Amino acid sequence: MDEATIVKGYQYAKDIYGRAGVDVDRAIGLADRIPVSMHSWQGDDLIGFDGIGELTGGIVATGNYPGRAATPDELRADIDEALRLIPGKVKLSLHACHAELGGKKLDRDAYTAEQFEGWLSWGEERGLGFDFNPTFFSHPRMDGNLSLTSGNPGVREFWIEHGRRCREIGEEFGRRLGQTCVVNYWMPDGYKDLPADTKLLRERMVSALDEIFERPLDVRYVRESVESKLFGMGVESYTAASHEFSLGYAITRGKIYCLDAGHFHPTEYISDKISAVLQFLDSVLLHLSRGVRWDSDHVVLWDDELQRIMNAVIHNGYEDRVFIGQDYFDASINRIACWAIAMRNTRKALLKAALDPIGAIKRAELEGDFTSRLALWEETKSMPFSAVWDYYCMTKEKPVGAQWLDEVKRYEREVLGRR
Ligand SMILES: C[C@H](O)[C@H](O)[C@@H](O)C(=O)CO
Ligand SMILES: [Mn+2]
Repeated sequence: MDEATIVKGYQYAKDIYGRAGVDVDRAIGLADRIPVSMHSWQGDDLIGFDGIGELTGGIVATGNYPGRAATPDELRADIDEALRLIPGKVKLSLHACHAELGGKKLDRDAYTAEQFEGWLSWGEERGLGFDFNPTFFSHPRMDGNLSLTSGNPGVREFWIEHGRRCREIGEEFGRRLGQTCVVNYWMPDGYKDLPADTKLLRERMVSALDEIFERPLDVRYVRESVESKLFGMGVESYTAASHEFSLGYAITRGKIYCLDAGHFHPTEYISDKISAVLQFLDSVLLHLSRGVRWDSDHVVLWDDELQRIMNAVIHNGYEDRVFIGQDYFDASINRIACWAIAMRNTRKALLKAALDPIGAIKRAELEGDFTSRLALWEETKSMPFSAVWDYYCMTKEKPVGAQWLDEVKRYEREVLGRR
């Protein structure tokens, strides 16, 4: 599409939204400045560079699409390619298994920021902030699916030390990159079948987390979150860090709670949980994902739930209390396209929420006029959103419409196809 046509569309949209009392430029500014954290592990199927070379912990990346990033340099190059396609403020969420050991015999309980120096200097050059994740899986020191809750004191101590090291690494990321690093704790620990003792693992989990978080760190640079989960493959009956567990832990310890869109019963939505948990917590972390029948980590679509999540953030004015992250790993299609689709969708949903004439809809609700509330909600769907989106992408010098796909195909031919 040529520039003049895009500008014409934007002016038309500005007029229509203006009549509904919406300032389009303010909405663009708001949607553009909210950080969305893109996860490194979509690029390498979460295999990492330091573990046993396969994914454990009850999660799977299905598919065998060619071009998986198998080295840190390949992963960084693929992330760079994705960043060329995505408008708005982006952070990078790294997993501890993406450490670069440089031939050293170091285990996860001995990592420091030194093992992430390659990532840090790359991030500094790009002005990127980082988030971080300990890797409590895909490692010989796992006790089946148990890490922090293992009955073996040596195993438990190993993983506690890993957890400690990761928040220290996160603090260094925050200091060096000048943006707060959120370190997210997800542990697969649980049982395949019905537990006899439902409290033991949870007691061990509380005391292990308390040990990890014992030493105060600088909250300007690092914050920690605890993620909940209903079940995993091989831990279908019981997960120690369940919803109630992680929420309770976060509230009582002043931590962030991580809501993953794929970690609840399929009829349960995280969009409705945001304003509920923020009554009791200062912040939440979102893992945007898409479960299809189970926690399958499909690529995020611009569907009703994604839009409702962003409505909950923007319409409630929570943009500074919600950290937005991504969490899917699809190996069945081009991995860079996965990032581009989901990250662009996330930004679209933020922009759509910022453009909604929410003042009029809230007024109708306050007046008890629920007919108008529903009618006005529905009208937002046919307002000229896409003209504003195209204009926004153009001004950010990012591909407009499906142009990004041509670039992904070129990269596939010239780079991925040669791996
Ligand atoms: C790789 C992540 O740590 C992992 O996906 C976790 O966030 C999760 O959601 C596990 O189901
Ligand atoms: Mn997650």
